[in-house]
Amino acid sequence: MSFCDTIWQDVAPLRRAILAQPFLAELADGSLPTESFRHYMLQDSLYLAEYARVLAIAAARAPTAAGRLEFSDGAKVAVQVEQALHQAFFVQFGVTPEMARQAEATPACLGYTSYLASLAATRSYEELIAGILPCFWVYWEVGCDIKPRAVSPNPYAAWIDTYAAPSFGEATDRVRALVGEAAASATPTTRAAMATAFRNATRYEWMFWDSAYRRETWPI
Ligand SMILES: Cc1ncc(CN)c(N)n1
Repeated sequence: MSFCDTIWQDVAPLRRAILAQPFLAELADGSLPTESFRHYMLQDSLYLAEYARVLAIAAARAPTAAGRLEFSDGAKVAVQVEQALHQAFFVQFGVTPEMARQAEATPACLGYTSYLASLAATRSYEELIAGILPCFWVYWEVGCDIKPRAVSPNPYAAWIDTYAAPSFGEATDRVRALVGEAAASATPTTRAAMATAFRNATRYEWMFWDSAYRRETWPI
């Protein structure tokens, strides 16, 4: 089994828990409360702004031209998605510029972005890109899982279509290939650290949806 297949298998229980999230079930059947989606969108814009920075660092650290191209392009797309998809959703779901300005990252959002930033700042390139991969791969799996069972019309159709789009699957394939290549020439210790980064980022993906569903705020 390839390195990526192995780490994907290792997180199978986490992936099952993600696919069973009520947030995603209600997104698919269109019944997700607007407030939960609004919470998600505001947090996701904060997330994507930080994620774009992390991708830009991965681009700068990439040892190959393919890596530099992929991650710099990914950084650009993250900013564009933040601006385009979110702006459209902000209008559709009544998020005012003031609400966006005042939004504060929740523990789940801050935990996830800070974790990725810590990989970028203090860990190897291999660990960094393993931590970046779930953002692609988990969303691609979720998009493909939801799309066939999504009701139509669905207020969340644009979100579902974004992550079930073949172009998103192709981007996922390319990032997975870069992680596979990096693992192939890594030491066993680095490969183990990559698996940990991949698992932790997948955990944060679960937490992100869970926190949006519960409309989490800081307890204090
Ligand atoms: C939290 C999170 N993770 C992943 C994605 C998909 N790029 C996203 N938009 N938001």
